[in-house]
This record gives sequence, structure tokens and C-alpha cells, in this order.
Amino acid sequence: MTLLDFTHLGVRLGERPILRDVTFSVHAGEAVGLVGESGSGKSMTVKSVVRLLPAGATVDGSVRFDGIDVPAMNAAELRRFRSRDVAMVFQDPRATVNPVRTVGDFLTEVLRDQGIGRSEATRRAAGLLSEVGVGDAGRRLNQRPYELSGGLLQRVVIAAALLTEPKLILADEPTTALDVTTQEEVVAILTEQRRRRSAALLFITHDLELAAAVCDRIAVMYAGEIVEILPAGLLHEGARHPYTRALLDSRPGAVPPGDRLRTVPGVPQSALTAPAGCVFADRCPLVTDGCRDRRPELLPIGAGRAACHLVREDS
Ligand SMILES: Nc1ncnc2c1ncn2[C@@H]1O[C@H](COP(=O)(O)OP(=O)(O)OP(=O)(O)O)[C@@H](O)[C@H]1O
Repeated sequence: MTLLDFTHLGVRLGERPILRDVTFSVHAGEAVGLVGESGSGKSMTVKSVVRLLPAGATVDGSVRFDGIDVPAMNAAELRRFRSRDVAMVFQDPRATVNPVRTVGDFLTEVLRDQGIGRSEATRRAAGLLSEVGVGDAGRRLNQRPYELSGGLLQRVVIAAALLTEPKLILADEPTTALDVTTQEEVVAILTEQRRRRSAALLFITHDLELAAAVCDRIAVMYAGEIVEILPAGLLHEGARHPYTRALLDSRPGAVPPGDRLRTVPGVPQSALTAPAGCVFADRCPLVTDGCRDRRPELLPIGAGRAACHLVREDS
């Protein structure tokens, strides 16, 4: 069953295009990874779900949650949607948690807003802290954010995200600010807890391997567009788009130890600077004249979809 549905979503900031024709869905309980270089539009796609786009953004196409058009929600519907149906985990937990209030206040606030009494809210918050691996929950509830490490605080943010039993979790590079060992623990906890609750996940990362480990499907973005979407388990053998292939080739693990790392040649484009035909044409090793003339559509190929004239003509 489709939970979140983007149909021809376009976002502009003034005259500047940010996202173009973004079309994909996330099913109930499914995890979809949004991958791509900096500036490709991953965060803007996620922000459009909760209507947190910058002031002055204009949106066309649709974003539907459980069949309801998010841009058309009135203030009360939007408040309810944001506080109950969807939860967010961002890169830096210290930017999410109020530094001067206790962890307990942060965790119980949403439940208290829903009319749940203090002791019940505290009991639930303590239970969730234990579930996300924060020991000595009673003591932690009385601490302030500066008393917790980044990894512990991100677990607190994950606990807060789970409190209202959301149907969808939006995670924007949730581990980038943490050290490598802590990253693995936090990803494992997020994955385990969302699976246990059958919550869907839209997971932003630069890291294809991480996306493949955490998600069921991977959507690759470039210059404000989705250029490929495919099952995570088929990432290595099934990726067809030259940009996805180039990202795979530029992973540290793609070259023998000691060899020079490969990069995707050229400079990343935004939706504003991308060429008129295929957005990847300027950097594509397979480019032909036809690629510069016509924009490829995201069409079924193999087990996924890709926006590339060449892989389509090949198959
Ligand atoms: N507040 C803003 N005002 C103007 N332009 C913005 C704003 N935020 C993002 N952009 C532009 O929108 C485009 C998409 O940005 P977005 O943050 O979605 O990319 P991203 O793929 O999430 O990148 P990163 O991985 O670096 O977070 C970029 O060209 C960016 O410069």
C-alpha cells in the first residue's frame, strides 16, 4: 500500500528551479534511501513532505500522504500530520534538542500536548530510552543535552521520533555528525526500531552502501531529479544509470587498497545549472548528441526505473 506518493513534484525558489518532476512512492513499512551528491535536492524532497521548504518556494505536482495532498492540508491537519503521522531525525542532534531543557522535557512534550499525564508520559519516555539502548533511563531523563555524547543524544532523538508511533520517519543524514562506530550503532537502532513498528523510512545519505544496508529501495537524485530507483539488493548488479554506476565506482571499496580513489568526473550540477536535455549529459561517459536534445523520462528498466536514453535503447 502506498503511504507517501510524489507525483511530478516540482519546487522553485523564485525563478530558480530546485526540484523537477520528482515521481516516486514509499510503501507502508518500506525504507527508501535518497542518495546523491551535495545539492542534488535530497533535503528539499524531504522538506516538501512536511512543508518546511524555504519561504518563497512554489510547489507544483503533488505530495500525498495516505492519499491526502500535503500542500492542501489546513493548519490543524498539518499540525496533526507533523505531530503524529510523521517524525524527523536530522543530522545534528544538538540542533534538534533544546539545550536548556532536560531530556525528559524534550521527550514528554509531544505526549503531554496530546493530553497524556506527566507520569504516564515519563513512563513511556523511559521505556523508549531503554528500547533505543540508553541505559539508566531514569537518570538520563533528568539530564540536559550537554551531559550526553552525540551518539546518546541521537538515540534520544530517535526515541522522540518513535514516541507517537509515526507511520513515516524522515531521516536526513542522521549519522553524519557521529564517529564511525557510533554511526553503525545508531543506524542499527533506527533500523531495528522502525522495522519492529512497521514504520516507513525515507533515508537521506551520501553513502550508497549505507543506503543499501538500511533500505529496501534506493532512489538516486541528480540536479533536482530522480535519475534511477531500484531495489537495494540489486544495487551493484542492477544499477543501469551512468550516474549510479559512477557513484558505485567512486566508493572507497571499489578500488584495491593503496590505489587512487576514483571520482565522478566533472562538477555536480544543480537543477539551475543542469543542461537542457539529460541533466547528467555533461559528465556522462556515454553521452551522445541525442542526450543533450531530449530529457529522458524515468521509465521501467530491469527491476527498477531509470532516466537514460542509452540504457533504454540498449535493453
Ligand atoms: N534555503 C535555501 N535557499 C536557496 N536555495 C537553497 C536553500 N536550500 C537549498 N537550496 C538549493 O537547493 C538545491 C537542493 O538543495 P538540497 O539541500 O535539497 O540538496 P541536498 O541533496 O540535500 O544536498 P546536501 O547533501 O548537501 O544536503 C541546491 O542547489 C541548494 O543550493
